[in-house]
Amino acid sequence: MSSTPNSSTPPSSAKPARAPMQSVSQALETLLSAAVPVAQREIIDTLDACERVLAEPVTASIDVPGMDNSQMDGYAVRAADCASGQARLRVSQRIPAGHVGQPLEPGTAARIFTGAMMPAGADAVVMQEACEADGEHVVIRHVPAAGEWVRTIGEDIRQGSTILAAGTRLRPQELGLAASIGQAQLQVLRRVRVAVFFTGDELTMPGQPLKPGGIYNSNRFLLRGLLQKLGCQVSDFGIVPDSLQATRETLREAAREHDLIITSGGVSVGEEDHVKPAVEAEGRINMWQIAMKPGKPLAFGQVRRGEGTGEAFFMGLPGNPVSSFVTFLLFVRPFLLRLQGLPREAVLPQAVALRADFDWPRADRRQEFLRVRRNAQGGLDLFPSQGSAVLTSTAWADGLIDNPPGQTIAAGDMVQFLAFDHLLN
Ligand SMILES: Nc1nc2c(c(=O)[nH]1)N[C@H]1C(S)=C(S)[C@@H](COP(=O)(O)OP(=O)(O)OC[C@H]3O[C@@H](n4cnc5c(N)ncnc54)[C@H](O)[C@@H]3O)O[C@H]1N2
Ligand code: MOO
Ligand SMILES: [Mg+2]
Repeated sequence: MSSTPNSSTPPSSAKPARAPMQSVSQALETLLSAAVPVAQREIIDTLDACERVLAEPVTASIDVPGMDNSQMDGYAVRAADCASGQARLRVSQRIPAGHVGQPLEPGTAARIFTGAMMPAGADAVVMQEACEADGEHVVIRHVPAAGEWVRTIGEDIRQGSTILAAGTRLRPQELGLAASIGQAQLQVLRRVRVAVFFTGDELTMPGQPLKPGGIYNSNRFLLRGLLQKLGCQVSDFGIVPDSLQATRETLREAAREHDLIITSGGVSVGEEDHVKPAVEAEGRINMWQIAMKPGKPLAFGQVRRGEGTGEAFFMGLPGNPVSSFVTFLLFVRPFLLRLQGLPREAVLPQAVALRADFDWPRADRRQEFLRVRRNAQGGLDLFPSQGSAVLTSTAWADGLIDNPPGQTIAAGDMVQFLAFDHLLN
C-alpha cells in the first residue's frame, strides 16, 4: 500500500474492466439492512448498566421530588406574612433535609435547609442572605412571591410517566435518572458477542521479542479498545497464521457462540491472504471491496455454525492499522450498535462542515478519510503522512475528513468533518 495519494485520473475505458467497487454509502446500506438487533434480554443491576441498551421502557412508580422542598438554605414562610419587606417572624422550628417539620403557624417562619421538606402551610422560601436572625425571631428583608425557591412535588418526574424509552443506550445520566425513581435493576438486551482474531505470520504480541521481519500486533489493542468502548462481550482468538486451514478452523470455532466475527488482515488479493477464501468455504461473502481510502478490502459475510444453529456475521478488516481503525469506525461500529438494538438513525456517523486550512491537491477515485485535527482558529490541519500504516496519524488526529471521490481540497474550502468525540463514544 502506497502512502502517496493517487493522481486524479478519471476512470478510463482503456483500463482493464474490473467489477465496480461499492460506494461507502452503498456498503453501509448493505450492512445496516442485514443487522438485526439481538433478541435475548436480561435483568441486571442499574449500577452495571452503563452502555447497555434498554429492552423495555422505564415508567416512574413515584413522583420526583416526592414532596415540595426548599431550593435554598433560609426560612420557609407564608408569603402573605412578608408583604412589608421587613416582617419580623418567630422561628418556630428547624427542618434539615430528610426530616419532617410541623405545620407552619401563621406569622411564624421555619429555619429550613436545601432539600428539606416544606412544612404544611408554608408557600415560599427566603434565602438566608435576605434575612437577619434576631434571637428567636427573624427579620425577612424581602417580599417573596408564592412558590419562590420551592421545588414542587413531581417537578422533575411525574408518577406514571415514561422516563426512558426502550432502545435507549444507557449513559451515566440515564442511570442516575433510573436510580432517582428507585429502580435498582433494569431489563436490557444481552451484550453482543464478538469473536476477534488477527491473521499474519509476521505478528508478535507486545511483551515478546520481535522476530526478524516481524511487527507487533497493534491491531489487537486498537480493535479490543474499540470493542470495549462499545460494551461488547469479546472472545479473543489471538494470532492466526497465514494458512487457509488455520483460518477456516478458527472461523468455525469463532462462529459457535458469537454474533459477529471480526478479523484483521489477510483480506486483500495476495496469495497469503486467506481470509476471504476461508469465509467462502465456511459460509459466504456478501460484500467485498469498498471505494474508500483507507479501507478498500473490507469484507462482509456470514459463517455457518456447525450445530445447524444459523450463522455468525463476519467482518474482515484490512490489516493496515489505519484501514482497520477507519473501517471499524465507519462500518463495524454502526453495525454493532444496530445489533445492540439502537435505532438506525442513531448509528450513522454525523459529519459537520469545517474549514480546511491546508491544500490537498491530488484527488483519488476512492472516497478518502483524511486524518485531521481542529486548530485554534476553528479550522482543520492535516497530518502530513496519510499512509494506511501510519498509526501516529490516528493518535495525532481528532477526526477524519470525509472527502468525496475525485475531490481536491484548497485551503479555505469547507469540508465534512467526522469527530472522534462522536465516532468513539
Ligand atoms: N495487489 C494488491 N495489493 C494490495 C491491495 C490491492 O488492492 N492489490 N490492497 C492494499 C490495501 S488498500 C490494503 S488496506 C492492504 C490490506 O491487506 P490485507 O487486509 O490483506 O492485510 P495483510 O496483507 O495481512 O496486511 C497488510 C499490512 O498490515 C499489516 N498488519 C496486518 N495485521 C496487522 C496487525 N494485527 N497489527 C499491525 N499491523 C498488521 C501487515 O504487516 C501489512 O503490512 O492490502 C494492500 N495490498
Ligand atoms: O488504502 Mo488500503 O485501503 O491501505 O486501506
Ligand atoms: Mg494482504
